[in-house]
Amino acid sequence: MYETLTAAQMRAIEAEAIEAGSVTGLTLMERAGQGVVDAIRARWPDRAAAPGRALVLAGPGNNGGDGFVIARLLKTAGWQVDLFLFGSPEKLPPDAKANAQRWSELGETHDLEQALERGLDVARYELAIDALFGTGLTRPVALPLPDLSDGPAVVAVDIPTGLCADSGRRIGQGALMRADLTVTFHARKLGHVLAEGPAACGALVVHDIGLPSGGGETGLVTPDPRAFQKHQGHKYGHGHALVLSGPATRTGAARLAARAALRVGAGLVTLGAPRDAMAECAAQLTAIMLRDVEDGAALTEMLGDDRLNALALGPGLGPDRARDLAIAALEARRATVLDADALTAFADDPDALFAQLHPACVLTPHGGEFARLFPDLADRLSAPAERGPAYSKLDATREAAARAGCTVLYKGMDTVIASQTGAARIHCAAYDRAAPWLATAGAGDVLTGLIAGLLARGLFPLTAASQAAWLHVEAARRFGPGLIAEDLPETLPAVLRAQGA
Ligand SMILES: NC(=O)C1=CN([C@@H]2O[C@H](COP(=O)(O)OP(=O)(O)OC[C@H]3O[C@@H](n4cnc5c(N)ncnc54)[C@H](O)[C@@H]3O)[C@@H](O)[C@H]2O)[C@@H](O)CC1
Ligand SMILES: Nc1ncnc2c1ncn2[C@@H]1O[C@H](COP(=O)(O)OP(=O)(O)O)[C@@H](O)[C@H]1O
Ligand SMILES: [K+]
Repeated sequence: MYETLTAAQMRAIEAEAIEAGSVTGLTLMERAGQGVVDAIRARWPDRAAAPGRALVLAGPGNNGGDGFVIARLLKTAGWQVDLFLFGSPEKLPPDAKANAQRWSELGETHDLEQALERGLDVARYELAIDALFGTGLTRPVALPLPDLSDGPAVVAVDIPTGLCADSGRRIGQGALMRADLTVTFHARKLGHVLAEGPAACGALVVHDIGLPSGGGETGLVTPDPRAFQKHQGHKYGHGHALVLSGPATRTGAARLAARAALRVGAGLVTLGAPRDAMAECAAQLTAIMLRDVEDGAALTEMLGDDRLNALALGPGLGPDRARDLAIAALEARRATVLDADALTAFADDPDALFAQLHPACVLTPHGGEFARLFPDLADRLSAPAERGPAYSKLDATREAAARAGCTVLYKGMDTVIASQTGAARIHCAAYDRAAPWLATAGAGDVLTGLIAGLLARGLFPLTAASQAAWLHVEAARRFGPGLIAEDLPETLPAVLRAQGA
C-alpha cells in the first residue's frame, strides 16, 4: 500500500530529517528541482533534445525555491529561460533565497505582477514551470494568471498552484494552474488523488528525494492477493452470500451483484426475490440459487440459517421494500452491504438507520446517496473551500463512518473507504488506474456484489470494501472501452488469475 501524506505530514518528515542532520534543506531543494528536470526529459525527450524557450513562474516560498533550481538546470541544459517571481527576492525563505542568488548569475528575475499587468505573451514558450505555490497554499491565489491551456507544456512543481494539497479542492475562486505533468516529492499528497486533483495534475510523477519512508496515515489501495486466494475446503467454508432482488422487471441489479459475489469466490450465492419475480429470475440463473423472500418477516425466517453469512441489499428494491428488508437484515447482525435504495429509504430519518447499523456493515453511497444520509457533511464538502487545508472527501467519509458505526465506501473516481474506527483507504481511479468506462449503469451493483462475496469469504469490512474497489477498477481497465456492467464479473477470472489467486 502506498501512503498518501498531508502537507503537515510532509513538512514534519522533512523537518525531522533536517534536524537529525541526515540532509539539508538546500540538498532536498536541489534534488526536487533535479527530479522535475529529469521528469521533463523523460516525458518530452524531443523537446529536451532541442531545447526552446521556457517560462518559470516562481512563488514567494520554497515552491518558488524549487523554481529557481529548475530555471538554473534548464538554462544549463540549453533552454532559454524567462523567470518571473511573485513577491520580492529579499523576502524569500533562506534556501529559496540561496537558489535565487545562484540563478542571478545566469539570468534575470522579473517581477510577475508587473509582467501580468503588461500582458505576458505565453505563446512564445514551449515549456512552462508552475513553481508558484505548493503545499504551503492556504488562501486563494489572487493573481490574474495567464491561460496556458493552448500554449506550452505545463509542469507543476509538487502540486498545481491553486489546489489544496490536503483535499484536492480549488481554494476559493482563485487561480488554478492546470498541468500536463506534475512532479511531486517523496510521496503523493492527498490533493493528488482526491476531488479535482487528478484532472488538474495531468500525469503524476513521484520523485524520491531521499527522505525516510513512513509518517503517512492514509494508504492508497493496492491489491492484496492473500485476500482473494482460495484455499482448500468445502463450499460452505467460503461462505454463503444472500443478495435481495427487486420485483419483476427490476431484478437485473441484484442479479449483477449476485454474479459478482459468486465470481469473487463466495462458496454459494442465493438470490432472494419476491414471488412475482421468481419466473424472471429463474429464467436467468444457473449456479446462483433462488429463494422466495417476499418481505422483512420472510427474510428474518430465512436468516435462521446461520450459514447465510453475508447479505447485500438495495439495488433495485424500491424504497419501501428496501426499508423493511434492511431492518430485518440489520437485526440479524450479519455482514451486510447496504447500497442504493437501502440507503435512500432512510433519507427522511438517517438516525433510524444509524441506530441499527453495526461494525459488520458496509454502506456504499454515491454522491447523491451520501448527501441524503449525511446532508451536513455533504454541504461542508460542496461549500467553496475558502482556506486550506480544506474539508476533504476523506474527512467527510471518516465522519460518516464514525456516525454510522460501520464502514462507509464513498464512491467515485476518488473512492474513499473508512471504518468507524477512523482507519481509511483511498482508491484513486486516475493516472495509471484510470477507468472512465466504469461510469456505466449497473457498475455500482457489481461493486456491491464483490463486497458481499468477499465478506462471505470472511474478510473484514474495510478490507473487503477496499479490495473490491481495486478488483472492480482492475476488471474495468482489463476489459477497456465498450465496458458494460455485465462484463465486470466476466472479466474477474482473468484479473484474479493475474493476481495469482
Ligand atoms: N517539504 C519538503 O520536504 C520539501 C519541500 N519543497 C518545496 O517546498 C514547497 C513548500 O514550501 P512552503 O512551505 O514555503 O510553501 P509554498 O511555497 O507553497 O508557499 C509559500 C508561502 O506562501 C504563503 N501563501 C499561502 N497561500 C498564499 C496565497 N494564496 N497568496 C500569497 N501567499 C500565500 C504561505 O505563507 C506559504 O507558506 C513544496 O511544495 C515543495 O515544492 C522542496 O523544496 C523539497 C522538499
Ligand atoms: N470516472 C470514474 N472512474 C472510475 N470509477 C468510476 C467513475 N465513475 C463512476 N465510477 C464507479 O462506478 C460505480 C458507479 O456506481 P453507481 O453510481 O452506484 O452507479 P449504478 O447505480 O448505476 O451502478 C462506482 O463504483 C463508482 O466508484
Ligand atoms: K506549484
